[in-house]
Formats: sequence, structure tokens, C-alpha cells
Amino acid sequence: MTRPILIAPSILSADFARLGEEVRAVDEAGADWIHIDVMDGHFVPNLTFGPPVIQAIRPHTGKVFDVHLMIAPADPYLEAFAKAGADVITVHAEAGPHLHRSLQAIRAMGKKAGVAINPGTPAAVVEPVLDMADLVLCMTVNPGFGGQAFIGSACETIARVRAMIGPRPIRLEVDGGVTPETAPLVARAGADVLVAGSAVFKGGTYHANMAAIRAAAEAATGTLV
Ligand SMILES: O=C(CO)[C@@H](O)[C@H](O)COP(=O)(O)O
Ligand SMILES: [Fe+2]
Repeated sequence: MTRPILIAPSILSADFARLGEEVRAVDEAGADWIHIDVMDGHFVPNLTFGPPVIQAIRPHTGKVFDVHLMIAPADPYLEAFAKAGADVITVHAEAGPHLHRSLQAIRAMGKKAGVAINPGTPAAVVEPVLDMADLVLCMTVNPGFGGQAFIGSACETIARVRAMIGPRPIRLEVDGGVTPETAPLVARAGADVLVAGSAVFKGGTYHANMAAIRAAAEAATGTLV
């Protein structure tokens, strides 16, 4: 049995002037989840959007809203993101001292809880919270911007996290520089949710761009169980 690969286009690379339309377009083109990057200009050196924007695009799709919080602190805002329509809420391990508490709070609101780690953070950081997590996100770029070059050494972290997860029903997501060329590397290392921004929204058709990433990843993991 193969492990199904989910594709989550990051709307950070979408046309913000037509965000609702863009969300509908990637939904219809075969996106499994919609990845939403929230940045605060403090945890990462960039600013994006907050709960009102998520609430505004929520009626445009029924797909899972995968909200990647690059904010510190995250805890005071979790409820607002849940109410705005997030389904998965991911906090960075590096963003605060109370990771377990953040994951607990997300689950207490009936949402899926994710923990993210940067390329410079050891895989071992997530081990103590695996029983509180529905998803682990391994960054394959330093967070803050779309269109950056893939950091290959992060594949070792992905493989370590996959081994730690073992039989638990936890998704392993990767984010940053994912293309048809890098998708086989992360899929082989154990990723099963692939975020892609510029590789999806770069032009051409969204369907073809996502299908190329999915096909490359699935070809690399055809024998995984
Ligand atoms: O979280 C982030 C960046 O911090 C990502 O979700 C990016 O939006 C991915 O963009 P590409 O690297 O695929 O262009
Ligand atoms: Fe992201």
C-alpha cells in the first residue's frame, strides 16, 4: 500500500487582488489542502495576513485550511484563527516556550494541531509533543518568503521525524522550495503533505503544476507502506 501524497498550494504566491478566485481555482485544479502563511514581521521578517482575510476566503472552498503560523507569541491568536475557519493550525516550536500548551489549546478548540520546525532546529525537539500533534511541519527553507531555494540538508530532519512518528497517524508536511525536482527527495525522506507556492502559481495551469509535483513524489514513494 502506498502512502497518499497530499498537495497543499501556498496562497502566499497567489494574486492577492483576486484571492477568493485563486483559492477556488486551486481547489478545482486538485489541491488537497489550502496552505495559508501567517507572518508577523517579528518571528519572521515579513508580514502577510490575519484572521479577517482567512474568514473572507473561507466561503470560497470546502478544502482543509492549513494555517501555518509564523508568529510569536501564537497563543493569544489561536482562538481567532480557529473562529476564522482554520482546520489545521501549526505553531513553530521556536516561537515560544510553551509548545505543549499551544498544541493542547488548538486541540481543545476541535482543530488539528501542528508543530513546525525550521531547518536549523533538531528533529528531537518535536519528540516530546508527538502525542499532542496531528501534523509535523519540517521547513525546507528558512521561513518568511516564498520562492527561496530548497535546503537539502533538511531531508535528514524529515527522515528523523518520520522514524519518530512510527505508526502514529501524524501527517509529515514539508514547506519551502518544493518542485517536481525536489518532491522525490522529500517524499523519499518520509513527507506526505507537500506545500508548494511558487511552483504552483508560477504560470501555466495550476492543475498541471500540482499534478507534476504529485506524480514526482508518488513515483518516488511507490513502494512505501
Ligand atoms: O511558509 C512558507 C514560507 O515561509 C511557505 O509556505 C512558502 O509560501 C512556500 O513557498 P515556495 O518556497 O513553495 O515558493
Ligand atoms: Fe508555509
